[in-house]
Amino acid sequence: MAKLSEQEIKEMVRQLPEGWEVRDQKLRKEFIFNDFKGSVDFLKRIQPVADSMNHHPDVCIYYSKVIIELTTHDEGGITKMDFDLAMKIDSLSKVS
Ligand SMILES: C[C@H](O)[C@H](O)[C@H]1CNC2=NC(N)=NC(=O)C2=N1
Repeated sequence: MAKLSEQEIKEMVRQLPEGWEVRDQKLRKEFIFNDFKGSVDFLKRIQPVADSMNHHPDVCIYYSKVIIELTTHDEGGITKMDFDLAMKIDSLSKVS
């Protein structure tokens, strides 16, 4: 899947839910949960979805904060796959 241009990325970021930004050529969002279990459970919900898409986020967990970064490593930049995964991850953050 081809790398998107800066202009395409700018337009598509506006259509994502609140909180997503582009930093260092990755889509990025911080999610806050109640505690470490909330963070880990979020990651557990992401894993089957990422595997089924064969597209995986870069993830950092800091206790109750999860930083998700999305880029297409094979292409060296952001592709539509990253936007598709961003939408799915965002909806998974809202499951209690
Ligand atoms: C071999 C495997 O299919 C590839 O390395 C996949 C796996 N998951 C991936 N995830 C992401 N985010 N980018 C990739 O380029 C990528 N490539």
